[in-house]
Amino acid sequence: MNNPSEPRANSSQGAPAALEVESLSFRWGSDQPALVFPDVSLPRGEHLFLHGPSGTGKSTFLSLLAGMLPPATGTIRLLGTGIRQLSACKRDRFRADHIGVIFQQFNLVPYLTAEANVILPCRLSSIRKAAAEPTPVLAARRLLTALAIPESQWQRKVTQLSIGQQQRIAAARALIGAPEIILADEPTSALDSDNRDRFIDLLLTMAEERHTSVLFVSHDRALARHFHHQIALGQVPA
Ligand SMILES: Nc1ncnc2c1ncn2[C@@H]1O[C@H](COP(=O)(O)OP(=O)(O)OP(=O)(O)O)[C@@H](O)[C@H]1O
Repeated sequence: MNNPSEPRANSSQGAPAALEVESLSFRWGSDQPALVFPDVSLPRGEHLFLHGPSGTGKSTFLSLLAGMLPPATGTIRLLGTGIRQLSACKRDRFRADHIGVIFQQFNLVPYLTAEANVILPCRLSSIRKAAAEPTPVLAARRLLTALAIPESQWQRKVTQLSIGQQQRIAAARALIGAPEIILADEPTSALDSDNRDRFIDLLLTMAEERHTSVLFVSHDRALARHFHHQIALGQVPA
C-alpha cells in the first residue's frame, strides 16, 4: 500500500479544498436508520479511495456530494462552494461545469451514440467545451481510443454496446473537458483486468496533468494502492 492515510487538511496555499464534508448524515425515510458519513477534506489534485461493505452508503455518499440528495445534517463544500446553498438551477450548472460523475448504473442516454454520450457534458457546459481540446469531437475520440473502444462502435447507440463498453463510455463522459472533481461509483465493476488497469491509468494520469481530484468508490480493496488516501464506510446500519 502506498502510504495510505486519511485525507489531510487542505494545505495548498489557501486554495479551497476540492471537497470538504463535515458532520454529514442522511436518512432515506423517517423509518430508516441514519447513514452517518466521515468528515473529509480532500485537497485539489489528490485522490481518495472509498470502500466499505455493501449497504454502508457509498452510493448515497456520492449522490450527496454531487448535490443530488439533500443531507439531513452537515455541510458539503466543493471547490469552496456550499453545494446545497445553490438554487437547483445553479447546482445543476455547477455540477455540469466542475464535476464528472461515473454512476454505478452508468446513466447513459440510450438513444445517443457512444460518441454523442461522451460529448454531452460539452453541450451542457461551455467550460467543459472550452477545455475539451482541440475540439469536443476530437477529445471524445481520443478518450474512446485510450479506453480501447473500437472505432467501429463510436457511432452505435450505447444500448448496442456491451456492458463493459458502456461503462467505459460513462468513464469517458466523466473525463471529457477535465472537470476539477471526478466522482466515480464502482467505475471498473464491469471491466476485465486489462480494461480496468487502462482506465485507472488514464484517470490518474489525467488527474495528475489537470490537477483533478478523484473520489473513487470500489469494493476491490486491491485498487486502493493506486490512490493517495483511503477511507472506509463503517457498519451497515441496523
Ligand atoms: N433509493 C433508495 N430508497 C431507499 N433506500 C435506499 C435507496 N438507495 C439506497 N437505499 C438504502 O441506503 C442504504 C445504503 O445504500 P447505498 O446504495 O448507498 O450503499 P452502498 O454502500 O453503495 O451499497 P453497494 O456497495 O451494494 O452499492 C441501504 O440500506 C439501501 O437500502
